[in-house]
Amino acid sequence: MSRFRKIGVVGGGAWGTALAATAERAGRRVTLWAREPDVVAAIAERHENTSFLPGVSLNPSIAATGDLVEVARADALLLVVPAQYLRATAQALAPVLPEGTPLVIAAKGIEMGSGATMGEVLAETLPRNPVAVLSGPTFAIEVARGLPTAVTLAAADPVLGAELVAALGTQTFRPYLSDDPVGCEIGGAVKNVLAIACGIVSGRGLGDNARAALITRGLAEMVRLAVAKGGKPETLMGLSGLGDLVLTCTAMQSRNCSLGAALGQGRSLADVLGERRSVAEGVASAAAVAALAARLGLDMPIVAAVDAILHRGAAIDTAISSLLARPFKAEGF
Ligand SMILES: NC(=O)C1=CN([C@@H]2O[C@H](COP(=O)(O)OP(=O)(O)OC[C@H]3O[C@@H](n4cnc5c(N)ncnc54)[C@H](O)[C@@H]3O)[C@@H](O)[C@H]2O)C=CC1
Ligand SMILES: O=C(CO)COP(=O)(O)O
Repeated sequence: MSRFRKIGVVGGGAWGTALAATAERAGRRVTLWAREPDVVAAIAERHENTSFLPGVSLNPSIAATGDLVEVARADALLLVVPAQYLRATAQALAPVLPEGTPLVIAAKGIEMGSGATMGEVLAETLPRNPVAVLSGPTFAIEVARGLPTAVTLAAADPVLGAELVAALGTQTFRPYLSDDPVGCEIGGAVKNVLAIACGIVSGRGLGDNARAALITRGLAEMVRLAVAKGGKPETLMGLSGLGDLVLTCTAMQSRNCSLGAALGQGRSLADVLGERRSVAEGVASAAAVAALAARLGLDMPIVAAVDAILHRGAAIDTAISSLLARPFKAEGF
C-alpha cells in the first residue's frame, strides 16, 4: 500500500489537469489547485478543465480548489505551474506546507534573472521538502486520454523515487526511475528552446535535414549544460532528453514548435503570444538558458540564436546565416 494515498496537483493548466487524471487512474485521491476561479468551478461542477484541457472528462472524484491550504494536505505534491511562476507559488506554499511532504517538479524551464533550475528554486523556497522531477515526452492531451506514455522520474533519494513510481505508474503511464534530477530537468527545459528552433526551420522551409541536424546538435548543447550543472550525460539520452526533444521538435502539436513555425513564416512574437492563453516555456527559457550558458562559459549556439531572435531583435535569416557560418569541427559533445 503506497504511503502516497493523497496527491495534490499545484497548477490547473493542461499538464496539471492531465497529471491529475493519470494519478486518479493510478488509484490516488487527487486534489487539483488552480489559480483561476473559473477553472476550479469548471472542474468541480462539470468535471472538465474547459479553459486549458477542453474535451476531456475528468473523474468526478478529482477535487478542485483555489485554496493552497487544501492542496497542501496531500501526501505528495506535483508542482505544475509554469516555470516563471514557481518561485512565487512555492513562497505562497511555504507557510502552509508540512515539512517533509515530497514535491515533484513537473514544470519545464529555467528561471529568468537567476538562471535557477526549478530544483534550485525549491531548495531556496521550500528547503525542508524532498524533491523529485517528472519529465519526458508527454503531450498533456494524450496523457489525459490514457494513451501510452513513458516518462523519467528522477530523485536523488532512490527510495522516494521508487515510491513515487509505484504511486503514479499505470500500464499506460510508465515512469522510468532515474537518480539524476538535474539532468532530467535540464533536458525538459532546453528542449523547449530547441523546439522553437526546429519550428523556425520548418516555418522557413529549410527542410527535414536541417531539423535532424538541429535535434542532434541541440542534444549536444543540452548535454553540455547538464554536465556543467552536475547532471549525467546518459540521462539526456533517455526520455527526458532525447525522447522529449524528438517529440517536441517533430510535432506541431507542441506549443513551442508551432510558435517557432509561426515566427519562421514571418509573424511577430507579440502577435503569436497575444493569441494564446497557454504557455510556451521556451520563450522565457531561451533567455534564461542563453544567459546561464554565457555565465558558465558554455558554447550553446542554437540556444543563443533562438534568444537573439526572440529577445534581441535578430533577424531570422541573419541568425541562421551565422549558425551556418560557424567553423567545421569534430563531432561530439
Ligand atoms: N501541456 C503539456 O503538454 C505539458 C506541459 N508541461 C509543462 O507544465 C507546465 C505548465 O504548463 P501547462 O499545464 O501546459 O500550462 P497551460 O499552458 O495549459 O496553462 C497556463 C498556465 O499558466 C498559469 N498561469 C498564468 N499566469 C500565471 C501567474 N501569473 N501565476 C501563476 N500561474 C499562472 C495558468 O494558471 C495555467 O495553469 C509548463 O512548465 C510546461 O512546460 C510539461 C509537459 C507537458
Ligand atoms: O513538454 C511538452 C511535451 O513533452 C509539451 O510541449 P509544448 O509545451 O511545446 O507543447
